Amino acid sequence: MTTPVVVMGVSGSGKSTVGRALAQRLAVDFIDADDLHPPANVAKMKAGHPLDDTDRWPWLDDVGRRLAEPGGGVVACSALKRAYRDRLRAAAPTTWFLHLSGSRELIGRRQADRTGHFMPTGLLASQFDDLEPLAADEPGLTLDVALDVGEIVSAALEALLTD
Ligand SMILES: Nc1ncnc2c1ncn2[C@@H]1O[C@H](COP(=O)(O)OP(=O)(O)OP(=O)(O)O)[C@@H](O)[C@H]1O
Ligand SMILES: O=C(O)[C@H](O)[C@@H](O)[C@H](O)[C@H](O)CO
Repeated sequence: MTTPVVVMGVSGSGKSTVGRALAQRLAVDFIDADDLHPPANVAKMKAGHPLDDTDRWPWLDDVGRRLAEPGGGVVACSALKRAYRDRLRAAAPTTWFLHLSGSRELIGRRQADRTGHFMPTGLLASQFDDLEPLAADEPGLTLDVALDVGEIVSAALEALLTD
């Protein structure tokens, strides 16, 4: 299983939780793109300011380099805009995207309930503003975050292995 996988979506949609479980089932490496942000990006978000394209391009290029490494792997990365996903596909053309999609209300509740994360809940609106859902011509799958993590992982595996 060498197809690189990106689990995408707004902050709090479950990318890290689902991505880690999916990587385990596929027996591949898991990378959280949050850990690849330069310190300035994290400081900006912590201070309550959304990232813009200029902040994200170098970070996305770093994510793309990881995706292009042999052996595939699962990466949790917001990849909110089509142009960002195009950039990742330019680095790793066979990348398959799992979009975790859900209501602002449910994701906002989950984001508010978790502890120990740098992302302020006040930035969720800007994440939805930037979000461009996975388009029909983009290889991947969109699933509802209201499903259990296990159901999401099973459905993703089925689609990924038959795609
Ligand atoms: N399908 C699910 N059902 C119930 N709870 C979930 C589900 N997916 C994630 N969660 C919970 O929602 C919260 C947010 O999940 P997680 O931190 O994985 O999101 P994220 O997209 O990686 O966020 P960020 O991008 O901000 O790091 C966590 O507390 C997690 O346990
Ligand atoms: O593109 C972005 O704005 C960022 O990647 C954010 O989405 C956060 O890093 C992440 O979601 C942490 O909560």
